[in-house]
Amino acid sequence: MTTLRIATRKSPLALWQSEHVATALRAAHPGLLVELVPMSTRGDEVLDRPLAAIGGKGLFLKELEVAMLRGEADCAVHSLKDVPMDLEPGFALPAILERADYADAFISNRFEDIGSLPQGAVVGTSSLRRQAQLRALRPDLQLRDLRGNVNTRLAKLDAGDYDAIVLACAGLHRLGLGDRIRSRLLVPDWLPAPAQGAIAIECRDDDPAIAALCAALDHAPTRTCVEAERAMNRALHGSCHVPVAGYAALDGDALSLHGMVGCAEDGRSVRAFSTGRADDPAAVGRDVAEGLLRQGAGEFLPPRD
Ligand SMILES: NCc1[nH]cc(CCC(=O)O)c1CC(=O)O
Repeated sequence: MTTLRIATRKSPLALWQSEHVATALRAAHPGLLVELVPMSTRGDEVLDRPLAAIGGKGLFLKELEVAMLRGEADCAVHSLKDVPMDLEPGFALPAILERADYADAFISNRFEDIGSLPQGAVVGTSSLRRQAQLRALRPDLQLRDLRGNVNTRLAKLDAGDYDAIVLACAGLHRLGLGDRIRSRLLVPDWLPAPAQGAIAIECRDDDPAIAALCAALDHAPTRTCVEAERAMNRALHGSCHVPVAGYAALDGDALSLHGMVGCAEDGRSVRAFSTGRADDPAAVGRDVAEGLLRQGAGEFLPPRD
């Protein structure tokens, strides 16, 4: 291979993340040439409906995977929280980079935090997980859909369409927009999406040379945590259609995981917490999923077929 080609979406955040991976790969492998192959995905093109309504898993992945199958790219960079629990056959995640800020951000031009919003304030988010948590805290709020890339969403806030919006801190920091964060929404009161803040590299599972190059960027503690979060989500059959939240943390050999499943319509939710060993994150994830299901999470999950 002469040049490692990274397939990427074209949003400013996706390009930043892919550039970040390219820089890290060049640093890890002096002499390696790395270039980006920007492309558009269905998740980027359909902007008039909430993602949960478009359907299909991996809305942001498909076109990038096709490029890898056709040999037009060697790997792809994703926000891990947008990657389905089960990858398409033939693909692997050889690297999960160190997690950045895991938290969601409360953003407003007039108010400091959720508690300061006036009665009936309008908050923008299309995420069922964020809607469920907002409803639980403040049943009076009016929740409105908000799609588009990070800059588009901030522009809609600034245009006065919303009193506040919720976005991931990680994306804002990466785009140099950290000063827009009015407050961070923190565990255990507020939970992020499973794997929020973590970047993953995807490649074909039949090319060990490429996988080995990418694996130099893997961050083992982050992988352990997101494996627990994703194992919980998998056990719940979670996707962007379901308000599932989770956050795992490591303390030496001890791995802890908070999980939540809720209802975006009325804010009801169940929560579970468990700890286990860092060498078996999937067991901790399944344990929390079982705790959630015992408390009735099934009511909030779509019917299984
Ligand atoms: N769903 C879109 C998406 N996917 C990843 C991020 C932010 C970066 C990250 O969480 O790693 C965002 C934007 C947001 O939720 O505000």
